[in-house]
Amino acid sequence: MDWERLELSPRILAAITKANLKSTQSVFVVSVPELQNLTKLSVGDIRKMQKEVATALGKHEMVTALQMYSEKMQFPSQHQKLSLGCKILDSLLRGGIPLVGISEFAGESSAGKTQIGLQLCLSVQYPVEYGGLGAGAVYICTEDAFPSKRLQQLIKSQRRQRSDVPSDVIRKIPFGDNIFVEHAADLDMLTNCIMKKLPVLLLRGVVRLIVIDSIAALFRCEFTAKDSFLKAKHLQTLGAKLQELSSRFLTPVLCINQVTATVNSVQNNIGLLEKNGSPSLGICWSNQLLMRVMVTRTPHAAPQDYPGCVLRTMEVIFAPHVPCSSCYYTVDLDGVKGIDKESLR
Ligand SMILES: Nc1ncnc2c1ncn2[C@@H]1O[C@H](COP(=O)(O)OP(=O)(O)OP(=O)(O)O)[C@@H](O)[C@H]1O
Repeated sequence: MDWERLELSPRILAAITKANLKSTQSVFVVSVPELQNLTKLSVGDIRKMQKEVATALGKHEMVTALQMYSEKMQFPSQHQKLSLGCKILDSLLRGGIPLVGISEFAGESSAGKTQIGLQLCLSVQYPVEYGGLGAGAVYICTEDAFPSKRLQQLIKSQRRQRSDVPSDVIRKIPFGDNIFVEHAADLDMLTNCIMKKLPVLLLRGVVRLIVIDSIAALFRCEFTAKDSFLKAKHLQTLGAKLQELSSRFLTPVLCINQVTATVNSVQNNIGLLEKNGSPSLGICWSNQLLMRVMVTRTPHAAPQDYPGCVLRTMEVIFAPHVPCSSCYYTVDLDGVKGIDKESLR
């Protein structure tokens, strides 16, 4: 809170500035004699200062979840979501990806995680009325090279994929120019990118989506089992910074994660691995997430409307605004598409 917003006399405000008291909360942390010493004000003035700060802080009323839910207009950021660029997938996620927090898409190889990340990089560039945020994206690759050719394919097919958006709106968006690609080959590069480069781009307002593909790759090769404490510390630090950036700039963070095959005791006896595996990085990383979605390939072909495509499932494992639920989807030349349950009957 700013000192200027408090109803204090110019004499007291001048003394505060001279004493270099930056935070209003410091009047409760520093003792009265110390404050007197710093500001050269009387005890009466110090008490007045404390009373003003206490009154101003008390003005922040508690808000219940029900109020947030029912008074949509008053809490736009809690209700606004970033669309996945497909009505069926958006309806599974109650509108899309929440603006504040880390959302994870985890799944086996070829499940379509990168395709979802790329589609979101395009979707974020649409105006708000079409589910976007009117800004670009940062795509951080840790393992594979950025799939530029596939991105160009997706850009070319935006008119087909986004038939809900007028073609002159699509034509005006320079999709390829608004995606900032960063390659982080090791943990130091990833940390440097998150701590230093991302804040600069976000401050300029050119970016409203961060995609990390994938978060587990670097942790897998840099830490052995006996470094678990250090690994947890790094994960917490990165998670906390990403959350801070997300909430400060109302920017969704999408982390793509791999799965680790787990063996339970019964399956171990007969030598079988668990079917879909569990998301990598364990409980320490799971605690940093707002939402976790699992994507998997099924052995079945998609319905006739999607010739040659594989049927995939998208399942919400946890999220504050969505119950555990799932839907089918597929990936074709135009991008990621949810499949209407009716068409599977
Ligand atoms: N041009 C295309 N046309 C049709 N389908 C495509 C096209 N490009 C990619 N796909 C589909 O997307 C799948 C690859 O998806 P993606 O690269 O997102 O997997 P992933 O989950 O990120 O895997 P990994 O963890 O190995 O990176 C392919 O197997 C294919 O089914």
